Amino acid sequence: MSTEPMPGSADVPSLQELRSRALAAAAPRPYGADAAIACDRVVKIFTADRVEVQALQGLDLTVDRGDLVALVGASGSGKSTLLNILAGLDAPTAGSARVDGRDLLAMSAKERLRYRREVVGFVWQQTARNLMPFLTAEQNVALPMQLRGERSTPAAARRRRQRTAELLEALDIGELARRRPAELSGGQQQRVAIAVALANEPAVLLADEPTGELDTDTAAGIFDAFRTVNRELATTVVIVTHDPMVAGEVRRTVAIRDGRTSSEVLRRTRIDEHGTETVSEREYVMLDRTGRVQLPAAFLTALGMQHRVAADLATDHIQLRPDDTA
Ligand SMILES: Nc1ncnc2c1ncn2[C@@H]1O[C@H](COP(=O)(O)OP(=O)(O)OP(=O)(O)O)[C@@H](O)[C@H]1O
Repeated sequence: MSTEPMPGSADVPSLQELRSRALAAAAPRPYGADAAIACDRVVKIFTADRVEVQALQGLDLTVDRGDLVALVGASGSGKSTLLNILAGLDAPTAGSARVDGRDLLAMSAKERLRYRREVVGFVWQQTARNLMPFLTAEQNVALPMQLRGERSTPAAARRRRQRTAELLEALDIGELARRRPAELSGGQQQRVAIAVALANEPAVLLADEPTGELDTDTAAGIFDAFRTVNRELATTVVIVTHDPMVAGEVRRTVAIRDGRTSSEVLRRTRIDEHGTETVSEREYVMLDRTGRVQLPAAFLTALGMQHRVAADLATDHIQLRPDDTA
């Protein structure tokens, strides 16, 4: 007698189940489905005094989970607009933006609030804006966990105290736990702000000019803190900055120009067999999903390229030359 289970029994999926599994596997996955951040042709239009400003003009950006990325660009290029969208503080006019798999265009007001509390952490430039002045450092860090709506059981309170202590320790300010913001330096306040932003274990930590109000040495310490958080807590970190020092501090620097990502610099560290470390840097221009690239202005000026260029396909590269019919 056969011991094979019958089709449709508990061990063997039915034909219907097999069909829906196959359909699910074959279904197109949303763009950047596995990425921490996936922006696809994001547009943001502001209207002020009946004048429209296109702050983002079809911006593409993918950030992998666990990455540490700096966003740079001239004033007015759209960096803060992008960060506000990623933070769930503002909604895009068009395009698609996903953070940790959540569609930022499709969230209700309630989901958006929850998203801001649980999925993203935010550090602002103004040190005072990040913290409640009348609470101590540890009370500030515990606050987002309390607001999350957890029941106030002794076990929950213990967990909160433990996470607060771990975060303050990881950020090197364990001994300052009982101080209020006014009793802390600007750099120490930003460290507390990072701990606050991380309290609910966000998938992504966003920071807008977090060192803008700090001197160079203190700023270097804060970048170190972001690196530590990225490395030890595996948090994805995106920092908007004007600070030229940052490019030398992070693996990936993305430049935004006129509301679009225009180029990026990747840094790689290699250690040879003698233990000698070398850092190589390469600049890339962005290629969008329709095949458009934005060439660096300096390259175009150097070769006097305007309006159109001659493009030829070689075996392993594409050649672009000035228009020779002009
Ligand atoms: N709420 C708003 N209403 C109208 N226009 C706005 C608004 N916010 C930003 N803009 C405009 O959108 C464009 C992009 O601004 P954004 O603040 O994103 O630039 P940025 O790169 O962050 O600049 P900065 O480095 O100076 O902070 C600018 O032209 C700005 O004037």
